[in-house]
Amino acid sequence: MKIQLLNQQPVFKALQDQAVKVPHLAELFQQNPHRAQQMSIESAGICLDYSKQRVTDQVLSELEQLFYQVKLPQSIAELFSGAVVNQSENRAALHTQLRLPAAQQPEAFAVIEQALLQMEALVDQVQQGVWRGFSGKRITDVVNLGVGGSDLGPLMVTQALKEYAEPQAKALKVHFASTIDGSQLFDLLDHLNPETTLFLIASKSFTTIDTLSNADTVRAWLAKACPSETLMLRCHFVGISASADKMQQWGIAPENQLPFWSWVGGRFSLWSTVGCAIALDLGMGVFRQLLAGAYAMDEHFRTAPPLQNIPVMMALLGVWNVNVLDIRAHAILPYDGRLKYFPSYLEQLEMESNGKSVTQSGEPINYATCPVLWGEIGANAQHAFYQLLHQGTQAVAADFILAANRYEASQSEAHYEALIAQHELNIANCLAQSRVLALGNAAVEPSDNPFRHYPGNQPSSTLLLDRLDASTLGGLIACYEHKVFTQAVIWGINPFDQWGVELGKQVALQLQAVLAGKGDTELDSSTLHLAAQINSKRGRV
Ligand SMILES: O=P(O)(O)OC[C@H]1O[C@H](O)[C@H](O)[C@@H](O)[C@@H]1O
Repeated sequence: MKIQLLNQQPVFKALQDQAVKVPHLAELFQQNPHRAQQMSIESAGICLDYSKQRVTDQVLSELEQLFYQVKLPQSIAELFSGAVVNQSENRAALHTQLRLPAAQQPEAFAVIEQALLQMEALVDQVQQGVWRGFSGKRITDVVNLGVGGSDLGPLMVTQALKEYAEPQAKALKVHFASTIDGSQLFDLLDHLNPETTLFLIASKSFTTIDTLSNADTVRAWLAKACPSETLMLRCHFVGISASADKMQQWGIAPENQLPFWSWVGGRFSLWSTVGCAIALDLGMGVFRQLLAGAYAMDEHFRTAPPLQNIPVMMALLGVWNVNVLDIRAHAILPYDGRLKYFPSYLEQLEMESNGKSVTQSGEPINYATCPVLWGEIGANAQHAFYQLLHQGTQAVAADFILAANRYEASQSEAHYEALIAQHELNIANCLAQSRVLALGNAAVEPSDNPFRHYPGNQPSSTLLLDRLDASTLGGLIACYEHKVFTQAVIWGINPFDQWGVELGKQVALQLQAVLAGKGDTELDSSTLHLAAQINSKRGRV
């Protein structure tokens, strides 16, 4: 199938013509005092305020036309229907099916609830102390071994929702180890007890060397303490994968295998049994609320008209920034310490999905796709990279993420009043920064001092949550997933494959052989020289 390119869409030229006509954000706000009321959308406890984006009514109407010209309604319907939307791998991408309430699941997807119930039973056994280590002691620590989509989602969610942990989950400590160099394990194994630690090996493919090398290290560590291999495998390892065969080969006991399916993309998998670490750390109830929050956003995405649709608007504004205003950098700025790992999660979701330069059907693209996306807790980043946002030469778009409510006043602890005051301070900083980015000096006063000149006109959106909880976090994640999909359709690319990461894996194998003195030496001189230097520094000439 020939994909129509974005710059061949009839409305694209009209959009480009608008670029020079849009006034500075300061002027846009002056022209229309109701801009913010008109440019905000609310659904499922999340409000998107996009009034600080450099758009006019004309631009919005053309972006709406673009939505229909690229046939997004059909694409969205296809995504939800299980059509093959990932053509290079000939697969559906049915992460939305995972959060459909059980009562609405068709028979063909009964496996989803079955897998969740299996996971729930396992979580229960561990949390209640029924599941025991090889010596009969109860499990105190769980380590999730995974990387990329098998790590970032659960890591981010557990960090974000710690305060909502159900009572039975509180006794358990959940850790994450992902790095191929074993650094995290090195620290963890130092203080963990092999008798009371359970390892989750999470890997969709169960072939990822990063995860399997961590699993092998742990296996060696446990084998030293545990008298029986069968006991060790039965009491200390759970496998989470779409490949039952590979789990079996590694030695995961059949009853310890949590399945998911090839039609769940790795970076969209936290809703599947990959969420086991979430359920262990926070409770199954919290995990189900996360699913429910995502489902509410799925419904909003599926049914709301484009200009009242939060993920669609985020996508259209992103395309406007990247392809018309030529803004190739996007900062994710949560004003909430609990969302520490949210930017890294989105780095994978957005850049691995849409960092592509060929269409779904393999033709080259001659326009920009995914911007460079990075981020940090906003208030901390103010003391780090905001200088560039305010006065650098690089145009940057930004998402500010903020929860209106934090630290419930009903809490009677003495320090809560002080914490509520801190939250107020945090809100003030968030609002101040998006205001200064948009308006520049016009936010306060003009200045002749070049060092105090703030040009402004850096576009941003603010995602305001009623409060950060399992439901709104589920919705927020789903929102970005759908934004990514919508943009992929507009750009004509496949957001569900990741061929770009394969070559590096292949070359790493070559390099392993070279380092061991076995490989052929037909390498570039830089790599060869580095390898020789490394071997020499390690006394392995
Ligand atoms: O879950 P796994 O199969 O172990 O994959 C883990 C990760 O590694 C791969 O290289 C991909 O780039 C990611 O999309 C994936 O999430």
